[in-house]
Amino acid sequence: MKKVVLVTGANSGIGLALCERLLSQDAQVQLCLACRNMQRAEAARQALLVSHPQAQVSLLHLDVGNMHSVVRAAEEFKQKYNRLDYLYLNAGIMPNPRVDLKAFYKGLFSRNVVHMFATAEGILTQEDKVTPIGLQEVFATNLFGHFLLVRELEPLLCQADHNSLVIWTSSSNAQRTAFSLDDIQHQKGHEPYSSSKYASDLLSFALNRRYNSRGLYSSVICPGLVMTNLTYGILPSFFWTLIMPIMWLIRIFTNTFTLSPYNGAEALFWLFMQKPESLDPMAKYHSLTSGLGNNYTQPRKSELDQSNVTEDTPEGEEHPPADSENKENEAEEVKEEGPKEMTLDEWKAQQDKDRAKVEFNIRKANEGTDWKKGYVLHKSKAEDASADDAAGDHHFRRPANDITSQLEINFGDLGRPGRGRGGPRGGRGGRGATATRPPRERRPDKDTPTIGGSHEYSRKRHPVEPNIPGTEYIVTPDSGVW
Ligand SMILES: NC(=O)C1=CN([C@@H]2O[C@H](COP(=O)(O)OP(=O)(O)OC[C@H]3O[C@@H](n4cnc5c(N)ncnc54)[C@H](OP(=O)(O)O)[C@@H]3O)[C@@H](O)[C@H]2O)C=CC1
Ligand SMILES: CC(C)CCC[C@@H](C)[C@H]1CC[C@H]2C3=C(CC[C@]12C)[C@@]1(C)CCC(=O)C[C@@H]1CC3
Repeated sequence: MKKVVLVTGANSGIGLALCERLLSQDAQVQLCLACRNMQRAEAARQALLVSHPQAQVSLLHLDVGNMHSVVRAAEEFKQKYNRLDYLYLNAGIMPNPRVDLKAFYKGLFSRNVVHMFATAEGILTQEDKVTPIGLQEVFATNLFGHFLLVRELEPLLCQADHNSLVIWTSSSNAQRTAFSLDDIQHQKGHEPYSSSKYASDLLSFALNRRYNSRGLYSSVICPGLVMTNLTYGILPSFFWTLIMPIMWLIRIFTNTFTLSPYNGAEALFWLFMQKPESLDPMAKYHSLTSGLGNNYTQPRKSELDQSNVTEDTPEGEEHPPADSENKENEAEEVKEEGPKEMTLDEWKAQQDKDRAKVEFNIRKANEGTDWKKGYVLHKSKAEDASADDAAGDHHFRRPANDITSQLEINFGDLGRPGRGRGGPRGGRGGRGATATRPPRERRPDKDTPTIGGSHEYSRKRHPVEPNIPGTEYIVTPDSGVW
């Protein structure tokens, strides 16, 4: 069966490099480039066809920051394809970036210098703006549009006869400190990029909890520091030319300076060759390049999952590489001490206890009582159907004090006609029967220690004028502490 792959933001940088690599690996793959600018998309298609004249490459018009466009693109895609194996959520923006020179020089002479170069934590700010429907542009593009795309493509992603993988291009710049449920789209701060990437990490975990039982898996990757349009926008071009030799020098000391889009696409490419069900829902897969220029992929603990880490481990020293030369190998992960394993029943009990604390809802308007406190993200013409968010959906074992256990995302329901309650399209019962599916087995070396965080969550109202017909998704601050 030919694999169908959809890549957002495929016309340049890491997305385009990924497409090139996918075609080199599998000439049969059916590739769909989802881009906002069709001229640039066509240019990318032509470039791919030069090296792979027989390749099946189609274009899809998608402005991922525009919810109308997302719904339209998903409809068009569903008309054209009857399956989707890999959905790469790669499009991303970092508008008006600025390097805080003071913080940079301070960092330069601190013991966190390597960390600063690897993550840009605390030295990179952006100026965001508001979209016509009242969302913050960075969150709309990097997060909400992609989430909506997953939801709209659910019938293709959740099929009984094969598993599918959704892959988020996150960043080492995804920082927990930049994300707050008090200011969910990072309106007040100056690090919306970091915040949106952290939120995408969270959402990926939530998608795993919700969808693994239906054959949809979600992973997060981190491409390292790659020279693309996005990074070239950070400093004037003459400056980049000036510091390029230094960048290459730094690469000897930190394997996260992958620099070329080809190298940055390593983890995206590596995931294409893995079985989705073999991946760790809590890991972040990093593209890394050694000083000698060898690429490899390494799963690392996500920032979500290391709030109990007091000292930063130097980049690249935690895990042995899951070398992409050895395609049969599953990703190896850190053997951390102190994980708390529990049975499914114990875990559910823990969930019930935690559920009182947090409610972070993305749901349909009119569901529940507090809907006026929400953001309307999207409406579509679909009919109502009952929500299916039973705790039984969560089927893999998780550490007891995992922060994500305190995150409750109500996914609402698109209420597709002809579908059973939460089941796959066409009434195929297999994956819909979540309660009967056993907890996912962990490999003995897959444990990661975790601890919950807590942010005060205020009940603020963020009104917007949605003006999109059909079903509404609403994000509501419902209750409690997170
Ligand atoms: N470069 C780096 O060091 C790192 C990058 N990343 C992430 O990698 C991803 C790819 O970025 P990168 O290749 O570096 O940068 P590029 O700017 O080269 O690529 C970004 C792609 O996203 C597209 N895009 C942006 N906004 C939209 C939109 N609203 N709708 C559809 N497509 C859109 C761009 O299209 P267009 O050409 O029309 O602008 C472009 O194709 C991003 O998510 C970025 O955050 C993460 C960590 C590090
Ligand atoms: C002022 C100069 C002498 C040196 C500035 C260096 C910075 C421009 C870079 C240091 C760390 C880099 C980095 C990124 C961009 C460029 C740096 C800030 C990213 C933020 C690019 C996008 C990402 O998602 C992660 C990268 C982390 C590291």
